[in-house]
Amino acid sequence: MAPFVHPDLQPLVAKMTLFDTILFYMIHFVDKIVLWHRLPVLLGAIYLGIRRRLHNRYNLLHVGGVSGHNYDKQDYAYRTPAGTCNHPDDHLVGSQGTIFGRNMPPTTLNYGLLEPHPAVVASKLLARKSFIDTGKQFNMIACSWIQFMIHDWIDHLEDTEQVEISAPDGYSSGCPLKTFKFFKTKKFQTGSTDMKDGSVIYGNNEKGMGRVRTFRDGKLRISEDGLLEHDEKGIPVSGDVRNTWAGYSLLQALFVKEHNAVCDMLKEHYPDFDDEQLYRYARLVTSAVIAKIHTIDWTVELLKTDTLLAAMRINWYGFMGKKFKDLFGNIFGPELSGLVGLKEPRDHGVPYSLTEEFVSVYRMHALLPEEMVLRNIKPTTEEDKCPPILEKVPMEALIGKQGGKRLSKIGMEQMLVSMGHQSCGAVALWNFPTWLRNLVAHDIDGEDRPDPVDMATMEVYRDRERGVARYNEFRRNMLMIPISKWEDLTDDEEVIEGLKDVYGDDVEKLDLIVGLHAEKKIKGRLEADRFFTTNFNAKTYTDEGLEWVNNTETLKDVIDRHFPEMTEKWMTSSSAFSVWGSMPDPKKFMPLYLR
Ligand code: HEM
Repeated sequence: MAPFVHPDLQPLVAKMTLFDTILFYMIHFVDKIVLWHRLPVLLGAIYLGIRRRLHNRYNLLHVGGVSGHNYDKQDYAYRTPAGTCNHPDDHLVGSQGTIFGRNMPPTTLNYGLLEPHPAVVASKLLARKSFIDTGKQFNMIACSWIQFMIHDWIDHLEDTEQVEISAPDGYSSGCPLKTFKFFKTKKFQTGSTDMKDGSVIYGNNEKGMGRVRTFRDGKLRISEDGLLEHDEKGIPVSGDVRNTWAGYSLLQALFVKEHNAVCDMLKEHYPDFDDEQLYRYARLVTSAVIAKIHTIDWTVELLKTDTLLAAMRINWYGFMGKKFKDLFGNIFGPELSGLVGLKEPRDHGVPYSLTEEFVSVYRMHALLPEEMVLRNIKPTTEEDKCPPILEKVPMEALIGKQGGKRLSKIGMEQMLVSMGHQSCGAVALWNFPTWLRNLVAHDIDGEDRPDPVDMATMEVYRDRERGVARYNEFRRNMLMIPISKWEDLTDDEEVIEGLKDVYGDDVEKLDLIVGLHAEKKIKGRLEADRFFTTNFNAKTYTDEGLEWVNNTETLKDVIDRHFPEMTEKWMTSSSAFSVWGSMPDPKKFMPLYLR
């Protein structure tokens, strides 16, 4: 008789406590017989809760040391430039320049860096054949949003040594660049793994912060047309200026507006605050608004199931929900009252950092299309919520410096509405943007690099170079049942054929990025941050600031604040992250936990 626990998972289970072993049996049973997302909401949420507990205990590995010191929290009641002074006892935890953690040990497989050749994987499995979109579910605002978040959270540092990758014989026709060079990832690198602190608009250090501030009334620099200012070299004045495009700069500008609006509100209520106080409180409030939108709006739209809706709301508000939390605060701890407002940050015994594996699963460049569809927002009929198409602009024209110029001609409102109405790409095989395979990337100052790169090939190489587990090893380490044949991954014949062509029958060889793009999709960490836990209170945020965060639930709320008529006129969907012209989510009368 086959053992109950999959043999590959037995060594991991052997390390667990008795209680955790019992919990593991429960989720393993669900994994074996039924997919968790088909469970009723409450059971699904319990399944996810168990997984969260087990992953917190067994999948957070600390890499390197954090050698910061203790400090007086009263002296740092605000977010510092480099994200220091966030952990209550160690001033360096979660700051710029700390080492990436891991969710699992580096790969133990002995495949070579070029096995199979990354250019072959890219050409045969990733390269876009024709654009696959996400239907009505996710729009170009959602696509730009995740780039905006990624630039807030992570940043790998580079070595000074270069790698050169050349397409092997016979494949050069599938590769726009026959050969290209890029810098290796720094070995014992101190990549930056910031907290969710809004550094994408505020900057990561004193110099960057000084660049974006006006030093008047706490405000950040923004031009008259509502878009980012540019310096004499044409580089945007913002927190992170690398690999920007018009959609991403637009979100930076929207949240600069939000920051400045918070400053106005605070100044009205607290007229004695000086520039520095206004800036610090407004940064706290704006960063919390961004984190909240990411948790209960973007992620919910991405995953689009009742169970995930419940789970993400439980993360922020707790099982008892928003009304209860608004009335009583966080009195019952994380499960019942949510992670936000906890008495102490929780890092599960491991200093907070983002992980190498986290970076890898966010390799979602397939969200980017080949062209942006610009809409005419001066329509003829009042009722028409879907503005007519004006022009299709290739994405190349919207990236970097030329993209900044193009955006100022288009204007913020037209771009926002157009992005709202356009579906973004699906995370699927054969959907990697063609233009990203011959890309002039930017250096840290936003300047063009001398050598163009093939991003699809490079992404395969990067995961291997950083020792990230391949797909099946990743599954095992995440306590998931590994695949033993391609049919376990997908029932799409074409995909199976493509995988066999590149990897033969060796499912262990499958690269993580390819596996994640190929697998069947289901249909549709805040708690370590003291500004979302111990210090999520009126003393740190001000009464009015906390009220602002509590009253902002979605990106639509932010858009409505800055463009009062826009969504009324142009949006029928329930979320600003779905295609705006789509029908709103149907009203469900059954309470969420009973679905
Ligand atoms: C115009 C749009 C974009 C451009 C030009 C761009 C370009 C780049 C470049 C040049 C890199 C560095 C590659 C390396 O050296 O390894 C990178 C990394 C990355 N990008 Fe994008 N990207 C864009 C949009 C996006 C979007 C929409 C996502 C969605 C999730 C995304 C996710 C990532 C991730 C996860 C990394 C790895 C970061 C790291 O290794 O530290 N990017 N991108």
